[in-house]
Amino acid sequence: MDLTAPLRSQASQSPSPSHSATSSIRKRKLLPDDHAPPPPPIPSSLSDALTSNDDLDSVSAAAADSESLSLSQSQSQHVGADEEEVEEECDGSSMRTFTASRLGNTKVKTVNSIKVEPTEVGKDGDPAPATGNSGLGVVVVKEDTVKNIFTENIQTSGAYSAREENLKRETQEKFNPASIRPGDQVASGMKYSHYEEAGRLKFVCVSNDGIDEHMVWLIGLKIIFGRQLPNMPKEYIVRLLMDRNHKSVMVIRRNHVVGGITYRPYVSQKFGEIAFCAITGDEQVKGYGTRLMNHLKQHARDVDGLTHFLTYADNNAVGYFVKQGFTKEIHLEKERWQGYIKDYDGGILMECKIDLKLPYTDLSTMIRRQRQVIDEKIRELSNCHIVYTGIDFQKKEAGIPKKIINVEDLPGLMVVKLTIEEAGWTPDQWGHSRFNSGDSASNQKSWTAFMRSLLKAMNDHPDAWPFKEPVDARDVPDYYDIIKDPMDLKTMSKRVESEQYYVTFEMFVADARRMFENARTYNSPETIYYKCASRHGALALNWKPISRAKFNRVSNQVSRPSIDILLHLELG
Ligand SMILES: CC(=O)SCCNC(=O)CCNC(=O)[C@H](O)C(C)(C)COP(=O)(O)OP(=O)(O)OC[C@H]1O[C@@H](n2cnc3c(N)ncnc32)[C@H](O)[C@@H]1OP(=O)(O)O
Repeated sequence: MDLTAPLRSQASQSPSPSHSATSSIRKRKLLPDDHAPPPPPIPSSLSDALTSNDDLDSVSAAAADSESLSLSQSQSQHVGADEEEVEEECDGSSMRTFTASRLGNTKVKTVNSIKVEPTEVGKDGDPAPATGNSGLGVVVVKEDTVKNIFTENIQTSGAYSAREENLKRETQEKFNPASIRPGDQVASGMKYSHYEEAGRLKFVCVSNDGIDEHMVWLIGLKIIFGRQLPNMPKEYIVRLLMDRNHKSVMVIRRNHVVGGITYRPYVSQKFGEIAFCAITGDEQVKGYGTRLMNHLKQHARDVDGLTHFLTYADNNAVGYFVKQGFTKEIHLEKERWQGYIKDYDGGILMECKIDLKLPYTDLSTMIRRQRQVIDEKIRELSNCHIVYTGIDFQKKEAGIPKKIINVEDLPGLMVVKLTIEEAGWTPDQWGHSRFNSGDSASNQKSWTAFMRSLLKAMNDHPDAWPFKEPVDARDVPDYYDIIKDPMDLKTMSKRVESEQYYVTFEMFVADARRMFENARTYNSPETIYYKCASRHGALALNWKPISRAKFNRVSNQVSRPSIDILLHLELG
């Protein structure tokens, strides 16, 4: 078989909407690989049938067309968009030879599409595992999981984990010793082959080993590559897919190929080259590509002994490869890969280091455990996970609660208080200038009197008139569209008289500032309102929180503290 890459053909393929690749094959060097295992024997009828792209097309097409190999319709599966291509490429003759000699009792039926059924059928009608597996991984996931990929678990585990978790949740993993062949590099305890129990989604890694089922899958993958990589000559795709130095990791749903990655492991160099990677058009961006790549990495590490992957990524697929851990920086020593891999024009060489330990096919469990550990640590260090019942009161006018609640009685606040006290703080230090601590009754009276005085002074100011009442929406219809947090002297007065609202001086100052700032936000500078706010607010806008000591000085020494005195205190 001639494996030399052809020059890129710009021929007849029409671009897929999801793939506008411009890559082209410039040259391809396939060095002799002394380490590659000898290919398994292949019956002459099949090897004859697989020497050209046309033959393969006819094999797949005839499989689609073969009425004689019928199967119950209920078990038939559609290939979707690939159907047309199959029909186009059908010539039938090679397939008859192929089916007669190779498929034996494999049953195939189509209704305008390829329908595939394995040689054995499970008790509930689901496909049973292939016993002639090449020793490569088969992992099965229940199909129902696919529709939930994006919808469940996102809150708790993050989107990536949710997708992985949902695919994995339904997996019925069982070790299938029959699938391991002598000589396979399977680490002890590794579960390399899993088979379907109730699920219908499986991940397999196969090569051109002459096994009927694998050949049908490879043909299915070839059709997907042909569609999704329209600038790749079909002959070239077929050659690599059928080259026995290449392997293909595939995702198979109900025995129908959803997508796959074809790669060549250079075992002696410990790296692999990804030649093709694609998911069928209507199943893209559902998480299959990621799961597939994770299976590939685990397989390549544990079975092939690889440490790196290289690939020429099409420009439009660079984002996908980046998300799979590929980088444009190549760290692998040149002598390990140069001359081994094919060069592609228009593609970007990318590298991925395969981690020695990561459980690639079970990343979601690892991420979940990491989250658990971090969560437990946070719980150890803080109480932020405790949710207290809310406060049972309704807001009244001016934001004054109907029911008076001591701040210390608020659920959860004692926890904060304890923490603060343990840290050496005293209640006096809560907030900057808390009014009602200590001998609260007399203090409160003083603070109320003080704020009342301030409000009186503000009301008496010649520029106070625009601020005495709330703005009437009937006079200024759009006022409350623009000003979301209105304030006025009357509302402030109510808050002062409630003796509950302003528990710190900062709160009082904040209301005063907001009142003036609102006026300057809504009105333009040339208006009287703006000017009043600027003149009247000049003091309030400069107010700063005062210390308790300053307040004591004011309230003890000055019977009627005025804004001027306060200002003087502040400036002093
Ligand atoms: C070496 C080569 O073969 S290069 C050519 C690669 N193949 C193609 O371009 C063929 C057309 N495209 C496809 O077949 C598929 O879209 C693939 C193989 C590229 C990706 O498979 P998907 O199943 O779609 O990927 P999956 O759903 O796992 O997406 C994984 C992430 O990659 C992103 N992604 C998928 N495709 C692309 C893309 N072409 N560009 C940028 N980001 C992408 C997804 O949005 C997703 O991101 P998220 O994890 O933040 O949500």
